[in-house]
Amino acid sequence: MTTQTLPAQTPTTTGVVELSTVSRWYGNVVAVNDITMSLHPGVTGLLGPNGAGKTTVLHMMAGFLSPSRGTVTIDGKPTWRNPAVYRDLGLVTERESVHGFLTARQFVTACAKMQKLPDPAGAAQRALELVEMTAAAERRIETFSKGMRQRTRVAAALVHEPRVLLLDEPFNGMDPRQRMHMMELLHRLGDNGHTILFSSHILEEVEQVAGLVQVIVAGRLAASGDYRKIRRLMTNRPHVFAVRSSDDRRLAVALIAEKSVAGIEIEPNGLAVRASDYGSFTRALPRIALDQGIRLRQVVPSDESLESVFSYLLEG
Ligand SMILES: Nc1ncnc2c1ncn2[C@@H]1O[C@H](COP(=O)(O)OP(=O)(O)OP(=O)(O)O)[C@@H](O)[C@H]1O
Repeated sequence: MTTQTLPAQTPTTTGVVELSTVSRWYGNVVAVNDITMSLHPGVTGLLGPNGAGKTTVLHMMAGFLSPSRGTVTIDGKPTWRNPAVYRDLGLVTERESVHGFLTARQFVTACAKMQKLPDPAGAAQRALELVEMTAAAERRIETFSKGMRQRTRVAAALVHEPRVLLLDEPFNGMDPRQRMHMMELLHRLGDNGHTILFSSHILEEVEQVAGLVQVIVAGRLAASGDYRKIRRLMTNRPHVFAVRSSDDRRLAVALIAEKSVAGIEIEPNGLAVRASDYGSFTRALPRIALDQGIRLRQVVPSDESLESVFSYLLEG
């Protein structure tokens, strides 16, 4: 298995966060396999399907988990069992574990006290301002929308003004408006010089926020670089389309001559067409059908799931 590592856009200088040949296993399960990556100020997306190892990577960065092999450092200092480093990072976990009866201000202030900050109330106020939650700060968290709860959790993670912010699937369960709001917030923090890493299994989500993307699949770094290059890697690749038409057999015969078609199978419910190039095939198909007087009823890429895209990236 080879990894398609794209020429990263990041400078070659040492990153704020560095993973060097990091692996992590749980018993027989290898969750993270020999990952080396650098994070720099700005927003980076950690993209991967479920179970890829994203949470494990974030938890090792945050010092919650020890690497089984390799090192995870922030500014050159190992994160594992290093409380001094925790002052410089904030983690927003995937699962919520916040008492709903607290107001946003009480919760963020409690976090400031836990960090032993000299002025917890002032720090909470600044963090709530940053995430634009001051207007609702006296309301109980259980009355909030998902987006408001997430922003409150971000405020809590930022209350001690860390330079590094890690977020595990921060957009999960949000509606489009809440998602937009969270994206603006991450953009703003990135522009302010924070080093931000957020995980997601949705490419569209990642490319709207992050300039750089690290793709992990089955515990390995499958690709890294500018999101446009990642997208190109994903689209300029073989695709299988499920095609139904008014005359599948005749369409199959006509498609055999098309150079972007690598293979066709006639199935009970239509054709499975393997196209060597997504763009050329989707342009050629309507033309061929029209020439043949065949009506297209359905054209669906049947392997659009991220899993298949990722396995392609890993096949190299
Ligand atoms: N405590 C654990 N014990 C055993 N296996 C674990 C443990 N935590 C994670 N794993 C396994 O390690 C692999 C990576 O899990 P991880 O949670 O890091 O992935 P993920 O990309 O965050 O996925 P998801 O988005 O589904 O949480 C998975 O196969 C998972 O089942």
